[in-house]
Amino acid sequence: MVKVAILGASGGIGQPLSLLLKLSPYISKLALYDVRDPAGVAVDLSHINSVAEIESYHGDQLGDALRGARVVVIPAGVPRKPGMSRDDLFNINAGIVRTLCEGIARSCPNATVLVISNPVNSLVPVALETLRKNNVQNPENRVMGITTLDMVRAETFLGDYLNKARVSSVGSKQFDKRRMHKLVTVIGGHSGHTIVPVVLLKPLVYMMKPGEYDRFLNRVQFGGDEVVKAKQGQGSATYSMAFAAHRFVDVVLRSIQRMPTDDAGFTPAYVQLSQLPGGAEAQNKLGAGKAAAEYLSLPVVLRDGRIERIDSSVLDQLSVKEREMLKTALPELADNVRRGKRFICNPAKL
Ligand SMILES: NC(=O)c1ccc[n+]([C@@H]2O[C@H](COP(=O)([O-])OP(=O)(O)OC[C@H]3O[C@@H](n4cnc5c(N)ncnc54)[C@H](O)[C@@H]3O)[C@@H](O)[C@H]2O)c1
Ligand SMILES: O=C(O)C[C@H](O)C(=O)O
Repeated sequence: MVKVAILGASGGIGQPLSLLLKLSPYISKLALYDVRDPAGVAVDLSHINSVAEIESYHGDQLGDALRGARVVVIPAGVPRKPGMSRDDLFNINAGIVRTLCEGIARSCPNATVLVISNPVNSLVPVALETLRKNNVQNPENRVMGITTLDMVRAETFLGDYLNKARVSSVGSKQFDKRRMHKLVTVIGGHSGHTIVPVVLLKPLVYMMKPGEYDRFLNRVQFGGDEVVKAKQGQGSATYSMAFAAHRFVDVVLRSIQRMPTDDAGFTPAYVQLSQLPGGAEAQNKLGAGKAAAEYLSLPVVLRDGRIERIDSSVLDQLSVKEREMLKTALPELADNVRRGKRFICNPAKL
């Protein structure tokens, strides 16, 4: 049983994520922190008779919120409005993530840090470089960007399509959408064309009607825009993101508790490949894009809340189309990573 801190707990994602994590059997203390006092959320949640004890912190109490935390989840930051890209959020959210990671370096340097704030592609490098700059040793094995929402979308959209089209020749009449992670995964980054859905059971692609596969890919890549548009200026995905973050945090907590997970070895996260076991192998498989693929979302194998190794076997299963999509993603990802690193390591060049 461990302490988990949520930074940005008063927000659109923070509140439902706090509710879901309050129900976790693996959390003894759940610390809610925000610049907007989450006291009301905390009192409300504290009436639920689940195991986790709720603590509430705001403003200059970041250190108290973080002390003793084994896992820190960061949904702090501004969301998009229609017409904005995730990159447009960089300046404000990079400053927020830097401040929070300086606090993590001081109060819980060994914690696993899970970044939700956008743009994930650039803010994971911001988080890692901030920790390094503040003398945290080997943070690369425990700083991850949460890309699970892309998986959740891919599983939902493919499952819906297969059920609607009555594609039943793989053994079951109705696809269970909760089991779709065996059939599809998502690698790359977390924005538009850097999001690369990979259908693991290739015959499914050939069973789809002409145009449907492309529509599926596009919807996963731009699912975030769909929500931003529908919310008409009131922000971006919150409930589906809280669900996705809870799913990923649960995998991390199970690895600490040595509990089995349903998707062991198939849990993609956006990480710095270059310094992790299995990372060089992944980079080699990426071939021409090697120099560009410093960070990527790939399945990670976790142990004790940390990345034990990268599992790059999915890269052996790519179709020509999926390989092309990854090739398109790599230069954009490299730019995103450069921007994040420069913000911390060489701000004069911004
Ligand atoms: N990774 C993903 O798949 C994914 C999905 C959806 C949204 N997001 C991103 O998550 C972020 C949050 O989205 P939201 O809808 O919850 O936004 P929101 O505005 O509803 O909530 C953000 C919260 O962060 C708080 N905050 C701001 N600065 C802070 C600081 N320095 N310390 C602590 N808290 C601070 C705000 O007070 C607010 O309560 C956005 O950047 C959004 O783009 C990522
Ligand atoms: O689209 C956004 O800005 C939020 C998030 O990254 C998403 O994919 O829903």
